[in-house]
Amino acid sequence: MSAQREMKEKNPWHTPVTIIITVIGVIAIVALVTVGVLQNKPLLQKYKYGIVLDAGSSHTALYIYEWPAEKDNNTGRVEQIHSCKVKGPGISSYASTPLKAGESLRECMQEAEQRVPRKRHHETPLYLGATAGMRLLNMEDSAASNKVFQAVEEALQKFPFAFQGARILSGQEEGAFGWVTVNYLDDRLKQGLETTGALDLGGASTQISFVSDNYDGSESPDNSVTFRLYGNGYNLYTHSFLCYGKDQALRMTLAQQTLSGPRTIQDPCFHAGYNETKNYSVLYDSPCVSKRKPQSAPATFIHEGKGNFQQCQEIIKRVFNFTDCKFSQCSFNGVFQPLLQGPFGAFSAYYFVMNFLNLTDTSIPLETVRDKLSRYCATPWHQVVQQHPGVKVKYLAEYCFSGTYILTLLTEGYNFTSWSYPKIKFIKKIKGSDAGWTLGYMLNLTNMIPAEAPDSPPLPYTGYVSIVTLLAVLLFILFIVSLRPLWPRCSKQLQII
Ligand SMILES: Nc1ccn([C@@H]2O[C@H](COP(=O)(O)OP(=O)(O)OP(=O)(O)O)[C@@H](O)[C@H]2O)c(=O)n1
Ligand SMILES: [Ca+2]
Repeated sequence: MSAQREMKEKNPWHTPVTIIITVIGVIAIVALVTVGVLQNKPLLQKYKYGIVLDAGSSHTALYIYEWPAEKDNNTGRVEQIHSCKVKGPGISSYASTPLKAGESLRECMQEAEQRVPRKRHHETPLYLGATAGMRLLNMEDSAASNKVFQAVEEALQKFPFAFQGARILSGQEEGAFGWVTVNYLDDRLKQGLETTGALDLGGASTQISFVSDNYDGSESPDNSVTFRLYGNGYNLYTHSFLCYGKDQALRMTLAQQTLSGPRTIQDPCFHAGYNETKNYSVLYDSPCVSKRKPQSAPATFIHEGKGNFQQCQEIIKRVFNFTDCKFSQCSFNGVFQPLLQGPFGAFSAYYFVMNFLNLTDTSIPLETVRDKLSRYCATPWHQVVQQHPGVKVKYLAEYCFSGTYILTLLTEGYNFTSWSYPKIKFIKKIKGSDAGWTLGYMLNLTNMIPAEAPDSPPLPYTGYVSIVTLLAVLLFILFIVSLRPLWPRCSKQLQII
């Protein structure tokens, strides 16, 4: 007992001084780690916002994007948080009533006011980009197109956002920004991975954009767009075919069948039993077909369907020129196109149509796709209507044409083969954001993609915390070891017990 008491008295760990030193040491180390970790903790995220209005030929859509305020320069961080489809047609349809074009945007803009936090309103950039519908209106009647823009700008300025203007995108911009969007969302740009080509099918124009090893921009420089993104250089091939969006292509196909101004046409691209009286002046009211209007046509014609895929494809082919090409190789209409390369994402109407037709799976052999479409086109109209009660009749009537047009454009136009067709993915969204030109457009205008790879901290935050903790523990062990001179006595005393 007395030996035990003696040991307790002489044990250095039990002297008040060492206890105090140990406690202070432990407190100091805990404080060091806490301060270090808290000081370097990423700040509480604050978000910034951007709004883009896509004024397409068939409709306008509003997209709201969000990204962390501290990290504007990092890729993969901008996300679409909301989209709103404007009711009614595209702004180019308001050529004779421009004020209504502005009014039509109000509802979606009010939604945007609700979605973007109030204190961010004034610093949130708002862009409107118009595509092929306004390109055509501008060609047809530039005064009318200016009035539409004026009305739209006046309407948008009434909202509290930082309005950056409304303008027509060139076909090149539309194609290139669609490509940027797809590759940004897939995180391919920052990582320098092989890029995905972009196929966009609108109502009035269609775009193809991809990087090809055998295209450096020297042949047909008009099709070249160069980018330097995150330290990687890209030489992009892009082309926009005005009038080859699916609504204008349908007009051209109908024009092809009404050159002599008949009273009735039997259209293989529409289902048997479909029968509608249509107006010649409405059909030919577009620069894509206006020059071909038959001289002595009656006011109307009867549009009858006969549902034949093969024949439909034959008439569709006639709106393409496959013969003239002054380059080493062409897609169609004398437009240069290098060899197709890499995977492709096909969005907007490509997706709507192929999704409706249950043909988004591109592992289905092209032959089978043709057979399925052929059977669909041969389905009588009344049966099609019965089978799809929820679908708008106008859309429904056109899917046989649209599907046939898409296959023709891809295989005959762009030269996709049974080998390269499976490389296409029909997509609507990537990681929650719609595929389309709007995100790429905003990233470009806000300088959100740096030309060079951004500097990043040498360690991620978790790595930093682990190292600080490890160092602190090592310090503590060192401290214990530094008390070593006191150890022999201690162990001797332990032996006595
Ligand atoms: N569920 C849907 C939605 C749209 N469409 C059709 O898809 C086409 C193209 O739509 P979109 O990509 O939105 O074209 P826009 O952007 O309006 O046209 P553009 O890009 O040529 O200006 C239009 O014919 C539209 O009628 C469709 O078939 N099914
Ligand atoms: Ca579009």
